[in-house]
Amino acid sequence: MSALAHAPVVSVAYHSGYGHTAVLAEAVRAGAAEAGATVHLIKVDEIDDAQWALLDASDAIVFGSPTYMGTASGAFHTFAEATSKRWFGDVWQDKVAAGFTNSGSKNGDKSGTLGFFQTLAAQHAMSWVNLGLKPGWNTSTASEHDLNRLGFSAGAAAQTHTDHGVEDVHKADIATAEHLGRRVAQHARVIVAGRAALAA
Ligand SMILES: Cc1cc2nc3c(=O)[nH]c(=O)nc-3n(C[C@H](O)[C@H](O)[C@H](O)COP(=O)(O)O)c2cc1C
Repeated sequence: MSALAHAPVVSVAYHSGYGHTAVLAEAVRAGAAEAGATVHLIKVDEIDDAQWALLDASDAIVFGSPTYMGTASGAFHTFAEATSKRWFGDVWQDKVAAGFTNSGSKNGDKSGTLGFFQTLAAQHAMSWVNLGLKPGWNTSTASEHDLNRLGFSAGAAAQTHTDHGVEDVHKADIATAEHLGRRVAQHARVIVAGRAALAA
């Protein structure tokens, strides 16, 4: 790697109404950190100017939200609308993007949330990184403890019963979110190193 390349900076920009999605955010953070990234966890419903600056300076932004009514939460949508200030100036262009969500039902229309994240990333001309895992738990010998047990491709998807606490977020879903964090950090590292090499 060129001496000019820095450790990739990954921000996790998320909302969690009742704490379940926050568990996944922490898992993405852990995975990205394990892969060598500097990671910032940012609650989008409390975001301040310094955190907006952290997002602007990040190599990758991972979007996270519970699925409410088949899409991201209202708080996340408020944040997404506020990113239009970045859109005007192409501030987030070519950053790596990815996403994760939790919902109460196994399917729960989580694709609506992940699809919204993909569109948001595309509007900013970011580069979407998918989950990169084959679906788990889909043969007679498979198990609910498989990575990507819910079989989503666009991002990390989790399911937690709505009457269960944050301690019951499924271990396989946490491991799947950790995988996404590692994958995002690895992609960001390649891009950071490539830019440094081109600039050298
Ligand atoms: C307003 C609202 C809408 C919801 N809509 C859905 C939904 O469309 N699909 C689903 O499976 N669960 C739905 N749920 C359940 C949430 O997805 C679940 O409680 C949430 O993911 C928990 O994550 P959190 O603790 O991070 O908020 C909804 C919950 C609320 C409060």
